[in-house]
Amino acid sequence: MLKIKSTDSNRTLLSLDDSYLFDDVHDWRAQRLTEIDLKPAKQQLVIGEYKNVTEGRKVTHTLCRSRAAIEALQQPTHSFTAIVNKIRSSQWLGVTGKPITDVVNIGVGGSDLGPQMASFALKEFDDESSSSAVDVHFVSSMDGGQLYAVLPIVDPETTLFVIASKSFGTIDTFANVDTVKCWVNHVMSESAWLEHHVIGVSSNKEKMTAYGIPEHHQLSFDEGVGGRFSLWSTIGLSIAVSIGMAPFCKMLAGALAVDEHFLTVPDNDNVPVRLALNGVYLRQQKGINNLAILPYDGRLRMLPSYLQQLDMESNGKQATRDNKSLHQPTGPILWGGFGPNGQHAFYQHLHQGYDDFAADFVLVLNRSATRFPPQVAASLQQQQRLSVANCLAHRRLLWWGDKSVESPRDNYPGSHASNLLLLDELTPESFGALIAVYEHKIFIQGLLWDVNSFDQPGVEKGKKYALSVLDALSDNQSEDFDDVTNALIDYYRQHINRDS
Ligand SMILES: O=P(O)(O)OC[C@H]1O[C@](O)(CO)[C@@H](O)[C@@H]1O
Repeated sequence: MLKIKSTDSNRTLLSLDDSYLFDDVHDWRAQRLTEIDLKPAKQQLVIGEYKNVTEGRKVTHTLCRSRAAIEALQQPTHSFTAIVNKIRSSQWLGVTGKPITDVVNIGVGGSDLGPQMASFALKEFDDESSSSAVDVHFVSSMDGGQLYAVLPIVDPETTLFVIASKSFGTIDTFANVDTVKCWVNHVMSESAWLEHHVIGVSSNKEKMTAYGIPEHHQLSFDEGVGGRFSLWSTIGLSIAVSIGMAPFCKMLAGALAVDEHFLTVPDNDNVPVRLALNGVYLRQQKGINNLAILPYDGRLRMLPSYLQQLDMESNGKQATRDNKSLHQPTGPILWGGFGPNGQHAFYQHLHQGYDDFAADFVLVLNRSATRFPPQVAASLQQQQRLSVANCLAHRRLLWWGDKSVESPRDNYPGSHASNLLLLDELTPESFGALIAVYEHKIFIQGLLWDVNSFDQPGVEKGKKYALSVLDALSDNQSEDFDDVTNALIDYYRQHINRDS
């Protein structure tokens, strides 16, 4: 098994078992490694010098978790740290003088998925020495469906809104903010709300200022930090409010351990490089176009959605870095779900359906549960063992299959390749390592496929299309789309008129 160690001890943070792959993978990997020198690009990425060619800037998310960055965050006077501590210690007061009890993070994509996943996964590590009475909520969807659920359970006088948006211009986010403004306006003026109940997090300071967010409530971050790589930056505010600064810094340290491993360990034993090569091999050599992410720990239940953005927005492309057409497939379709629940839902298809897939199992071996009385902790540990057994059993059946009974109904074809990512324990540090491993895996795959993993032109194109349909819906504009869309716009107009 390949291993990644902690930066400050010999503790293993993450191990990789990739034995369940086809035999020719060894030669194929070795051959690929002779064809490409990954070292310069790896070095550039870790020191924040790698170029995002289409957007004309450097890629800098690794700098958010450098030793210097972590040390700076450990100072109570650091602006991010000071804000986190003020909220967690009930010293941030709302306009009527009451302490803040709820924080609502309004953001979408990278400004939502990473913070939400980490806050949920690490909740039990909430730092006791700086404990918090604050509840953190997440609102992302443009339809207001999540806001609809959150507003009734929070109080405008004691709620702080974090407007998290790298661009500070995403329509989804500001649609939610507009509704919040209507919701608070019977209690306070807009300027009082902005002064006492809002923090802006963005790489665009000018836009935060223009929006009316006071300078001292703005948290900025570098433009070179891509949205899907931004949980390490000030976008991680809601994570730090949920768990406290010490665990937040541990999460960064786990990612730093991966950066060091990535740079120093030879490619063949390098966990992100190995995962990247395995993935390219499965996609190109075996024609497998999808990867199931199957975490066997409920705390990691958001991992598949998070990795969907990280991987598919990075490598779902058909153009090379210098804008030539690619004639080979790139990143796979990612999907998945919490493994133990998936066993009672979609695993039937995995075991006996026709379709090919590869899988990443993510398994946590121990659960200390020290915050519970010993009997409860022991019972939780037993549950973890049950989960380990199920993960290993299903992975084995998916690979080896079972044809021992001669009946089509009892035929389990097997040959479904998988990686197993093992965490000895889920901690902020091992969690940070897990996420950074996937970041670097995707980076290496981008190099091997020759795509720019740091832009998302397809997403931008979709946004433009949506704006013109929005105009047509709102302004009764003349119809100039295709027949189907025109008819649906018409249908919408008729129904919205009748209802209003
Ligand atoms: O943080 P922002 O600028 O609001 O963007 C949100 C998300 O939108 C995207 O640009 C895609 O629409 C993602 O890359 C990004 O994480």
